[in-house]
Amino acid sequence: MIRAHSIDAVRAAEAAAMAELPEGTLMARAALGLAEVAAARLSDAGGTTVVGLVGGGDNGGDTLYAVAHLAEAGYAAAVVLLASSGRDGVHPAGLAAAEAAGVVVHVAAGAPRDPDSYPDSTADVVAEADLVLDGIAGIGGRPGLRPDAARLVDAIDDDAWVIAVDVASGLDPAGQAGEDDAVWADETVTFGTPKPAHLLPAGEGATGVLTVVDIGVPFDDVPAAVERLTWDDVAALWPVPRASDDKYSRGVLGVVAGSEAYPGAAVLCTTAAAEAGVGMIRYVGTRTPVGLVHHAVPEAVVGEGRVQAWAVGPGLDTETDHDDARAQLDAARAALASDLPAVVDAGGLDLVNGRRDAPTVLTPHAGELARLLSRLDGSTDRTKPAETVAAGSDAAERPVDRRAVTVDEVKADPLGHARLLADLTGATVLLKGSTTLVVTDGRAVRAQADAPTWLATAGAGDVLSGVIGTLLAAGLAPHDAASLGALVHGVAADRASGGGPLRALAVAHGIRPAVRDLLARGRSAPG
Ligand SMILES: NC(=O)C1=CN([C@@H]2O[C@H](COP(=O)(O)OP(=O)(O)OC[C@H]3O[C@@H](n4cnc5c(N)ncnc54)[C@H](OP(=O)(O)O)[C@@H]3O)[C@@H](O)[C@H]2O)[C@@H](O)CC1
Ligand SMILES: Nc1ncnc2c1ncn2[C@@H]1O[C@H](COP(=O)(O)OP(=O)(O)O)[C@@H](O)[C@H]1O
Ligand SMILES: [K+]
Repeated sequence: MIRAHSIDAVRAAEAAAMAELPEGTLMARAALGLAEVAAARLSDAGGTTVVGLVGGGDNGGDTLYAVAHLAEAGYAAAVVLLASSGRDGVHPAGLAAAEAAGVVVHVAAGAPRDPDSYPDSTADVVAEADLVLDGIAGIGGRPGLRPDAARLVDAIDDDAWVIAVDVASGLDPAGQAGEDDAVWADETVTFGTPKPAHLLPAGEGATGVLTVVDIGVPFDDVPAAVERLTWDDVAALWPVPRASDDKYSRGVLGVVAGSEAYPGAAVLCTTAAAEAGVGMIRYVGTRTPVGLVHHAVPEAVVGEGRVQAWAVGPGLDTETDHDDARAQLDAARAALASDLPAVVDAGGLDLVNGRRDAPTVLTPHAGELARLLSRLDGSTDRTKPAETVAAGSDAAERPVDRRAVTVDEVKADPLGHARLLADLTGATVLLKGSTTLVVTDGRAVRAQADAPTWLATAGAGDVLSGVIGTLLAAGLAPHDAASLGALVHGVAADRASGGGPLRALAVAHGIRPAVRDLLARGRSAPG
């Protein structure tokens, strides 16, 4: 498991460690680790020139010392001090070490906030670098880049290797605010532990490859803010049948999915459950999907009966008034009203009206989350004044405080909105995307990024429901079922894609070999 810690927790742990150590020890360790990574990258690429961008905080201090090490190792080394920091505004001992090592020091001229006032040539210095160290800001950074920093970042050559020191500058270190205006790093070298921005959707793209340097600050006993399951976690969590098991004890999954309008969803969901090794599937649907499921998943039993968990909603048509479909919708509502674990997706989300007492995983994409929050009145945003809009024909008499949540708002703050739905429903919320978030009240958020972008294809979500349903039926808690399901779904997709196009059915068929190999990996892992 990869664990990231909140900025407050990092500062507290570092302060506690510093209290026991001579001043500057942690920065010296950070800078040495950073310089070693940078030297390895330069050597791999045959590069000779390194430039550090230096801001006024300790992140700039790390960078000054690291560039000093690289100059001592024989690289052509320079630093550009930001106009807003200047010679007097950067880490003094770091600057002295850099100068003593022969680093060429440039100070960017001009007013920090006025791009028209930049007459100097420091951008040309940056453009010459084979490797750039971004030491503008780290965990003390605010989202976005000031113009004096943005100008230098824009000058970086496309072929240069960009290492963000600790956190890519311009990111919100806590990973909440967006990343439009950040350094887009090839690699981030962070110290002690990952930070939330490294794992969350708002920061992950700008972070690049993440390398963690040990600076001797222990984090094992510090509660994480964000977690990510890795391949090595699968064997410990995946339900493997024991000799005493039978198909019932392993877990029967009831699937209420597919419709005359969207029959394929039933095939994808049940196929995924069968591939994930469910004990048994009971399928509830209308004529066309029943025929398809019979054909594609002969293992499935059609009709209601005892189950250990439900998968409700993929391809479910909640608008229809066809008799057959009404019976299916009744089964879906009964499943949601039951005290059994359930994963609820797509059409099933339209049937969610609040809290369920049983273990529940809701799996919306951004659009479904916006719709659900608007309907459940989570739209009364706690941070903004609610707009008063008309409610029905007698609106003039009955104004209500209601503001629809938009998809753009969800995309701008996916974690905040997923948390809001988890608060409103008490459920585990899995928000789909290139980084999939799993939010459960009282647990560290899990952020899984295992899938290729090819997975953004119709039906992929139906497959995910089948996997998560299988894990719930086997008795996993919602937080683990959702995050483990997302991991295995992503790995299956990655293997089925092999770098090329993907269809959802291939992802479903990729689950069995993916789980087999992940379990084998666990058996061969040391310890
Ligand atoms: N704690 C420890 O023990 C250890 C800490 N370590 C290191 O210290 C780092 C934290 O250092 P920190 O607290 O000094 O803050 P830091 O990240 O340099 O940011 C402040 C500077 O950024 C600037 N700035 C901010 N936003 C900006 C923007 N949008 N655009 C442009 N500039 C912006 C801001 O400028 P200002 O706005 O104040 O003028 C100020 O100059 C941490 O990430 C790690 O690298 C390691 O040495 C290991 C031991
Ligand atoms: N850009 C992306 N990169 C990787 N995976 C993605 C991306 N966009 C979406 N996904 C994944 O693809 C799946 C799409 O599911 P969903 O939107 O429910 O599709 P459908 O409803 O058609 O089944 C989810 O697992 C989601 O996490
Ligand atoms: K940085």
